[in-house]
Amino acid sequence: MAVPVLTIDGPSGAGKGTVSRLVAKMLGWHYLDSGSIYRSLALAVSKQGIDLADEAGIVKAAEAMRLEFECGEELTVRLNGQDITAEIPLESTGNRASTVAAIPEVRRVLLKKQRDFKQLPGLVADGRDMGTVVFPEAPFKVFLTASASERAVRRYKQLKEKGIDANLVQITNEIEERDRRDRERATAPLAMASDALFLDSSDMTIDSVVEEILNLVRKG
Ligand SMILES: Nc1ncnc2c1ncn2[C@@H]1O[C@H](COP(=O)(O)OP(=O)(O)O)[C@@H](O)[C@H]1O
Ligand SMILES: Nc1ccn([C@@H]2O[C@H](COP(=O)(O)OP(=O)(O)O)[C@@H](O)[C@H]2O)c(=O)n1
Repeated sequence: MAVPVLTIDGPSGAGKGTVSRLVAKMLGWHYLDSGSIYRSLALAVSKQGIDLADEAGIVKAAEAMRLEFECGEELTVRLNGQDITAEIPLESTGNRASTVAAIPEVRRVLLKKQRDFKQLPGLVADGRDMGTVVFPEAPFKVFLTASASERAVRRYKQLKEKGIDANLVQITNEIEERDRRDRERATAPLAMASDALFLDSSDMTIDSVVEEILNLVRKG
């Protein structure tokens, strides 16, 4: 039986993770947070003292990386046996993730790890290239975005709520820089799949975004 896949791609702070988790829960499907895989690699690289310019070293770390995800109240992530959950959401981790994610060989190594999540009864996959590269055959695709200023405010509030020190001007600059890097890289850049539904969530509530996406899946 074919496994249905719903892909949700878009820039940082658009609401992909929040909406994907809710939709996956409502559908009873699995959830792939592909960004956390790149974030984990960024942490592996810094923990092992590998220079961000050392592409061969980063590829080796990607090949050797042992990741475990545990879905409880919050997603727990273990990297080579060590709990790295608290370090995953840091903006510094996201920024480094976007640098290691631009290396084509890294993306090739991580492709299988991501495709392995495609299991019955279905998968909601969140990232940058879910609908274009990792699951191009997916029957349901969404490109979720919001204005850069709205995304920066959302991320600022989210970090504050987590008790992480944050500065709005710095976050705005970093989000713009990360978007640029993600859109301009040669391999699997952030781009909308031609068959995706475009949703701008700037003036939408989380519930209305979830509803639109569930409608797409229900229409079949
Ligand atoms: N439509 C929305 N309206 C207001 N806030 C939102 C909306 N969607 C998401 N958020 C909030 O924005 C923050 C970033 O969302 P997140 O799902 O982490 O984005 P992404 O995964 O795209 O980076 C979260 O705190 C989330 O609750
Ligand atoms: N499918 C994906 C997911 C993330 N990434 C990279 O990983 C970084 C962190 O992704 P994320 O989804 O956790 O970031 P946020 O949208 O939560 O800020 C992104 O800026 C991308 O560079 C990617 O290249 N491809």
